[in-house]
Amino acid sequence: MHSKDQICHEDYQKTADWLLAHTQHRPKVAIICGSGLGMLAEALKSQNSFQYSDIPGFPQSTVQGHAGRLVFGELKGKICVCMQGRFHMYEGHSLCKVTFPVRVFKLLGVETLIVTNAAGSLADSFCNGDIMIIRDHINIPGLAGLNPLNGPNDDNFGPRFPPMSGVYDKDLRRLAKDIAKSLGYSQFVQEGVYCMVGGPNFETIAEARLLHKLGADAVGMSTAPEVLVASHCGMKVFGLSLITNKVVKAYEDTEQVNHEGVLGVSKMRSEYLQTLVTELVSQLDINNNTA
Ligand SMILES: O=P(O)(O)O[C@@H]1C[C@H](O)[C@@H](CO)O1
Ligand code: HPA
Repeated sequence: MHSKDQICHEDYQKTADWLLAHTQHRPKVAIICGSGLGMLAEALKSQNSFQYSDIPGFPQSTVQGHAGRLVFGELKGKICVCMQGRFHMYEGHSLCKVTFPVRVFKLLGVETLIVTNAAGSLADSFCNGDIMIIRDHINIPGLAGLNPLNGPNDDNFGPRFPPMSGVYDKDLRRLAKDIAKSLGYSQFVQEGVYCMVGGPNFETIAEARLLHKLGADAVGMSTAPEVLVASHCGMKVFGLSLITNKVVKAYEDTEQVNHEGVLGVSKMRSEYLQTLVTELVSQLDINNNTA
């Protein structure tokens, strides 16, 4: 390790080697579970799971609704690794730490990253419990210079100046929409733009109005850093937001959002998200490797 906040290739490799030595699974797909969405990992068959605290170099989860377990297993015949709990900038982690697992996954052989999150809706067309296929994102901390790709570029992972247009894979988005239709989910699955803010506070009314005007349909406190790092190292990316609350945009509105409410809605609707992800994974065009 270089300095407190800098992570070198060797650090990612050490963690990847430890995992490769402790599981026979060789995942091609990684899934990051958002707040209250960890149940997704329960669907994996032939599981090997590890507490984050037992994995050398891994950061620790501190947020309620993020169990802090890495689960390897088979989902509809596809070997996956699933993070039951992610890391957020507001927990005090550097963005290198927040995205550490993504580069480890790359070294394990992962080719596709599926990100999920809980988010508040800014667009009036969304209801609580809806699922948003992420078409694109606005990364507010990133625009302000807080980027996990800051610092010396590791050319082993990707280029200094990675493009980000089309970062959420078009074919996977189309496939997800087709699957949603065939599952009868079309009424509550829509595509939209996710906006990342730093948190941990929820938005003021003026901020919510601003983000909506900027073109964001939903807002949350994660996802963009992991997506940047995954795309930088050549992974395909697909993302889903579960809409857990309406973001207050009117001064007459007295409703207040809180994390317990977010967890309640995500728990209630996570089954739909799980089914959508499971079907998508089952239709991914990948062959499993063996150890
Ligand atoms: O990890 P995600 O983005 O799903 O978590 C959301 C954003 C905050 O961490 C928390 C707020 O309730 O849920
Ligand atoms: N704002 C920011 N992050 C969130 C929200 C929200 O309204 N809901 C869930 N995560």
